Amino acid sequence: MHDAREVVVLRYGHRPGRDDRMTTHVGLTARALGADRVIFPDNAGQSAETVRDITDRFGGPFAVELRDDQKAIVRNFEGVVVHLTMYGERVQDVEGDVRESIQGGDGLLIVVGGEKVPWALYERADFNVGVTNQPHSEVAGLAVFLDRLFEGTELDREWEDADRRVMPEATGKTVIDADEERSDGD
Ligand SMILES: C[S@@+](CC[C@H](N)C(=O)[O-])C[C@H]1O[C@@H](n2cnc3c(N)ncnc32)[C@H](O)[C@@H]1O
Repeated sequence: MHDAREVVVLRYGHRPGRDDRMTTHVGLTARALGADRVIFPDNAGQSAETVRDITDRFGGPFAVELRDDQKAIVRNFEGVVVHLTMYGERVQDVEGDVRESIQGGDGLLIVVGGEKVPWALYERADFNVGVTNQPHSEVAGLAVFLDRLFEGTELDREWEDADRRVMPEATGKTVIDADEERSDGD
């Protein structure tokens, strides 16, 4: 779909109960819009289960990991680190530099926060990127950033090993069972 190496999304911080839906939506958005993997804090097990379940049903490849060492993940990542923050440089000004920096490299880690993130993250990040410099949400910021990164090519992605597929249509809600689709093709 694109030339870049692995694109990983890190959800930095999670408050069980309060952040459950947001963390789940970070994972679903990462999957739907072309990332290869999401890393959740290890107290976000319910969100991980939901994203895995969607991947099982609607296809992949897409990996979900639970880790307790978020600081170390960022510190030790060998590729390029992008931190999405309303205080960052404008996405439209740096998207080309980010694409260039990951060509042939060790991949890209995109970090999104929930509550306050440590200052060390701003310092470690190769790019602090704002999707507008207005406060909004990690889900919206991630969606726009991924679409800019992939220049829209992620919208044409094919999904592997899906049990079901949604038929795009002007009106109606048709979901095709992959087994039926395969037997129709025989
Ligand atoms: C509730 S917001 C916290 C806002 C925070 N003061 C900040 O640094 O962006 C949670 C997360 O949403 C993301 N976010 C919010 N507004 C953003 C923006 N304009 N551009 C990029 N990311 C944004 C950031 O990843 C942030 O950590």
